[in-house]
Amino acid sequence: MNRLTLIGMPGSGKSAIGRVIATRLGWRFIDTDHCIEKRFGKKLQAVVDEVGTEEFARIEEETVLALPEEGPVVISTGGSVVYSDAAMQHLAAISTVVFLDVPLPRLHGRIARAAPRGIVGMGAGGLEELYRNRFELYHKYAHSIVLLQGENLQEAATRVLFQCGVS
Ligand SMILES: Nc1ncnc2c1ncn2[C@@H]1O[C@H](COP(=O)(O)OP(=O)(O)O)[C@@H](O)[C@H]1O
Ligand SMILES: O=C(O)C1=C[C@@H](OP(=O)(O)O)[C@@H](O)[C@H](O)C1
Ligand SMILES: [Mg+2]
Repeated sequence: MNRLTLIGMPGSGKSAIGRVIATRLGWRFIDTDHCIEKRFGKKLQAVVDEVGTEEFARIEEETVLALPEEGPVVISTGGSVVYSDAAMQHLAAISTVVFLDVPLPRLHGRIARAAPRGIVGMGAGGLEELYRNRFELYHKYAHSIVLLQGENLQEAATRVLFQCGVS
């Protein structure tokens, strides 16, 4: 197995851990948010502001369906990708899908520190409600679930690879 997709909440480390894994193994690294930034020539937040979250979710699906289907790769997705069954079926067909499960308190801190970004489906109930709504979806589509509680990026990458049987 030489193709991994990381899914999970915003701030769970998909982009940062994905890059560490790809660098360590010499695999290609694709971040679907970066693909969207490249296509539109602007930062992700500017794209979301311009098109709205509903259209953003459609663009995200389109981006996933256009991903290369061969070659060693780590694919880091945006947290909202699980709202698209078509995108998730595709990712499951072309890679091993790993849910990075990071407890809410840790996510809170990371999201508060990060630059603002449009979160799909964010309502009055905030991150807690979003987590509850998405949790089932992340579980539904994951081949493997990695619980991350205090590991740094290198340790987290090692955990993911160990759990997926990549050495
Ligand atoms: N396990 C970790 N240890 C330390 N910092 C982390 C860890 N995971 C993520 N981060 C940091 O949290 C922030 C959000 O991570 P990011 O990879 O962008 O998450 P995502 O792509 O899932 O939204 C970044 O600054 C990243 O370096
Ligand atoms: O969860 C979400 O709704 C989103 C997560 C973001 O990516 P990360 O999960 O990499 O932060 C980005 O795709 C967009 O802002 C929407
Ligand atoms: Mg990311």
